[in-house]
Formats: sequence, structure tokens, C-alpha cells
Amino acid sequence: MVKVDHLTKIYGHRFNRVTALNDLSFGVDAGEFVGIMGPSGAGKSTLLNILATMDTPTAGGVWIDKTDLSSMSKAQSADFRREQLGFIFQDFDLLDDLPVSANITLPLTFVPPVPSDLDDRLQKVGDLLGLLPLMARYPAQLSLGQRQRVAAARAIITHPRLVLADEPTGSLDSLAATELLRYLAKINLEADTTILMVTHDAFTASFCNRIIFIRDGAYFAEVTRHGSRQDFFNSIIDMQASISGGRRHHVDADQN
Ligand SMILES: Nc1ncnc2c1ncn2[C@@H]1O[C@H](COP(=O)(O)OP(=O)(O)OP(=O)(O)O)[C@@H](O)[C@H]1O
Repeated sequence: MVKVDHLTKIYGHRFNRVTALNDLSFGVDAGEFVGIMGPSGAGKSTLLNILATMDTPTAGGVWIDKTDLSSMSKAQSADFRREQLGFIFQDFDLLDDLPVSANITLPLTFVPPVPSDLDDRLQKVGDLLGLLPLMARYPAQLSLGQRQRVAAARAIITHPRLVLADEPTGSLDSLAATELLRYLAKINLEADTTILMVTHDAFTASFCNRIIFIRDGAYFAEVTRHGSRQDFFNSIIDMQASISGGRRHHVDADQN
């Protein structure tokens, strides 16, 4: 589904060069919920920007469902972004003047023709994300967690091949974060949506099926969930400790 192939991104010129991504390769299968972790400056945002077709690599390439991102013009990239990708970012980006329902359907009403099954899709994502009672409200009348669920609904109403999430729980308290993560796991399972999520947080990452760790722009290691979420959480903490050369300390995944 996603192939990141020897991806390198160098910013700046000559005396001021920063290698943000350094020959990074990995793959993601359809239906996976993959987390990307790594220390600050590891290249996570750079990777996400390239996957989102917002930036281009210096070398190497990315394929999403057999589409070579480098083969597209700017206009094609914009269409690809709108039609094939869904985005969930930390600061929701909802339009204050539109009710929840119109915020969710925005990616489908923005560029005509509006699909004939718009109401049906709205009903389905509203149901999936527990938003049906909130459809007539405006963003200002929602909690932060509810707003982020609206953003998640908006991200999947187009039936994207891939959802890219950047610290989606960053603005939420732990209760709202847990709720959102349960919904993301549900989207992954029930809507059969492939999700790639960048996060610093081991608790957030423990809702994924697999975590890819990057350091200094290069692949470092990965951890796959086999047993309980608590075990997976502990493995993530271990790997975070080893990536930063520190010692591990386990805490309870549900009290983090
Ligand atoms: N536009 C840019 N120009 C020059 N250097 C950049 C630019 N964007 C990022 N970098 C550098 O590239 C490296 C990777 O940055 P990136 O933002 O991808 O890391 P990150 O893993 O997302 O970090 P964080 O966890 O702190 O958000 C860093 O050294 C950063 O300073």
C-alpha cells in the first residue's frame, strides 16, 4: 500500500545543509495502523509532508497504492491529496462558521460534483465516530475531543486509501485522547482504513499495530504488536529508551 524507497531529503545548500531523511525505506500493508516514532528532529514531519505530497524528496521515492508520487504534476498532487488521502492533525482546522455536518462533508462538497451518496456517507461516519447527536452543533459548541472526532470523520468521508495523522492526541487530555484512539482503531478495523500516525507518545502509539522508529532520518527499528496493548506499550517504551540510549522504566499503559 505504501512503499517508502531509499528516501532522502536534504534542506539548504552547501555550507548550510541538513539531512532530514537519510536513505529511509519501509513499507506499509493495506489495513495496517502504523505509528512513526523517533526523537525530536528525526525527520518524522519531513516524512509526513512528503507522504502528504506537500514536499518532494531530494532522492528516492514514495509509492502509495502503486502511484509514484514523484510522477505527478502539482495539479495531480492536489487531486491525489483530496481524493486518496485523509488528514488528522493536532489542531483540528475546523471551519467555525459551519455546523459539524458541513465540516465533515467539506472535502466532498468543496469540488463538484457532489457524490449522490453524500447523506449516506455522512450518516455512516457520524455513526462510526459517535457524532450523530452533534451534527447541528458548531465547532465552538464542542469539546476538544469531539472536535478531533469531527476532524477524523472529515478525513475518512472521502474513503481515502491512506489516513495521515500527525500527533492527533496532542491537544487532548488523557481521557479524550483514549477515546479518540479507540475511534481511530475502530476506523482502522471497521472502515478498513490504512492509518499512518506520527506521535511522540508511547501511550498513543500503543493503539497501533506496528511502530517504525526512525533516528537521524534513517530507519532504526520496528516493534509489532503480538499480545496485549500493555505488552506492546512496554516494548515501545523499551525501544524509545534504546533509541535515546537511556534506561527503560515501565509504567501502566492505562495510567499514563
Ligand atoms: N524547512 C527546513 N529547512 C531546513 N531544515 C529543516 C526544515 N524542516 C526541517 N528541517 C530539519 O530537518 C530535520 C528533521 O526535521 P523534522 O521536523 O522532520 O523532525 P521531527 O522528527 O518531525 O521533529 P519533531 O519531533 O521535533 O517535530 C531537523 O534537523 C530540522 O531542523
